[in-house]
Amino acid sequence: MDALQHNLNLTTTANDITPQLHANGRSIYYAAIGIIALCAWIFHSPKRKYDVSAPFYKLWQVGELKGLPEDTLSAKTAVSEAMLSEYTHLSADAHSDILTFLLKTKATHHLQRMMPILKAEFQFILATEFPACDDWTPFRIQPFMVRAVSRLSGRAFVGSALSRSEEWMSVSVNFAITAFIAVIKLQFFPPWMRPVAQYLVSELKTIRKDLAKAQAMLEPLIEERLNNSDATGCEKPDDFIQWLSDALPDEEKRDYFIQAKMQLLLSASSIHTTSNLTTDCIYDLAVHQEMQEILREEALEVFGEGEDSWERKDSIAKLKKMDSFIKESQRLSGNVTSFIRKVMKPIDLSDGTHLPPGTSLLTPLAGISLDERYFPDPEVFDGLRFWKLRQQQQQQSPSATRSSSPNPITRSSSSLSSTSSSSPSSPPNSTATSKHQFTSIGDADQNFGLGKHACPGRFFASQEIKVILSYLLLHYDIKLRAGEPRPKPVRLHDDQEPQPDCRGPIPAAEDSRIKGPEPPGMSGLQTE
Ligand code: HEM
Repeated sequence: MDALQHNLNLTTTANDITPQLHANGRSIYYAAIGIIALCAWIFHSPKRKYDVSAPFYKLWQVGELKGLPEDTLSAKTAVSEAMLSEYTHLSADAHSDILTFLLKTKATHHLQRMMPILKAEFQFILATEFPACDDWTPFRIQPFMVRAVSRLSGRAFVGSALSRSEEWMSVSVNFAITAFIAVIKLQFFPPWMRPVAQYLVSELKTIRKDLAKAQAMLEPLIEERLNNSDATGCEKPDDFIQWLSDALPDEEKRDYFIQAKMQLLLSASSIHTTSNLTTDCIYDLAVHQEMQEILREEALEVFGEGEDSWERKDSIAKLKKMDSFIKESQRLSGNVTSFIRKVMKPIDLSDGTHLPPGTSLLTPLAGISLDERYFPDPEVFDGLRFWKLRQQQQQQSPSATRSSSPNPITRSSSSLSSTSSSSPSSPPNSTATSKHQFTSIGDADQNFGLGKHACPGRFFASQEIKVILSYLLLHYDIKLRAGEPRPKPVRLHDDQEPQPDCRGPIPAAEDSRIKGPEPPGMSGLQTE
């Protein structure tokens, strides 16, 4: 009884003082940050300010750079430095090659098998998280897309046991956001202060907690799989947990932290990039109503013959107009920079430019995307721009196009080994067979980076976006609220994102919304 009373008293007292403690704690926290930042500023000598060992180049003539080995021009070091991985854990470290390898091989080859699964998962998401849309219905598309992409990606990476778990979704969606905020806060401090200043950045603690949560969720699943691995006739699951488990050496197979970290890095690389672009596509569809008809017709041709058509090997490849539309959306609203690299050994370019070790490089992607030498009428949104270029290419070299391999791996490696060309209006350095596609890469086609480190998840992203757009177009009409302009991307640091608050096609208000047309199973949407 005494003990109980003691507890009760403690609780009462704690409740009484908690707000005050929080208020005081917060003041102390901000005061401490303020004082440290002030000291940093005072002691940051002018000499140090000019001691910039890494002049910042922005260039896109990367033909000579993209093939250089990692020990001369490093992507890993550049990303690790930019993301302050030492503190944020945003780096796959020794496992980055395994991660990339598994995405290039297992995940990419898995695409066709994934089609009906992704479609079924998207139907489930719509059934549980989407408005009925019997008439034009306001809807906020951006948060929906984050959840939808997180679930679809989760289905492929961790399987259905976790992909529908709210806790898993929360950890996998928030990891990148928390890390991004941590980086911004840490950047207020000069590098020499960060070993101490890290304790003032609460997001770093959240990152550690999220890693621990992910580990706790994965551990029983992996343990069960490892225990069952010897059972005969037991088919292995087909997801990233399994691929990674198979690829890790024996001594790391029960290192659940590695699995947790790789999964959260995968989420950080894939969820926001893919959901942002899908949101941008929806905004562009809402503005360019005529494109909805064109793409719906194409989707009907490809998927209109029943459930089997979602399983056909060539279905996604047939969506050429949609492929062009997505690429055009990305050209005008996608990333603003690309090819982030750090010079590790001196590099001398053919024009005499000397790049000393320590130089940081990045390419100004937004500038390239608006360069009329490569994209005539660059300010104009032309959803069929790249489709027309593919048509031209087919007329010029039908045999090259016919022999074009549907295998994304073949396309990607051929494009990496191609030689440079710089004819205006066609991005240089893409092979005849791979040019002008959403997943193509070339000197003026850098939305997915370049060279050895070009995004290994782009084929997966392409499939996810096409499944989502096809399904929505086959079931909904999309428009913005009356008089509402296309929401402009929001600039964040070196990045840009679609406006989360836009009233767009699925999120809509008043007379704007998504409304489903009435072909078999169609209804309509509107952006709020
Ligand atoms: C529209 C969606 C996406 C965009 C715009 C995008 C963009 C990029 C870019 C620009 C890079 C840097 C390439 C370079 O430095 O040369 C990259 C790297 C990477 N991406 Fe993506 N990405 C997307 C989707 C995905 C998805 C879905 C995954 C996973 C399934 C993924 C996994 C990765 C990984 C692991 C890397 C690091 C590769 C390496 O360093 O070798 N990305 N991505």
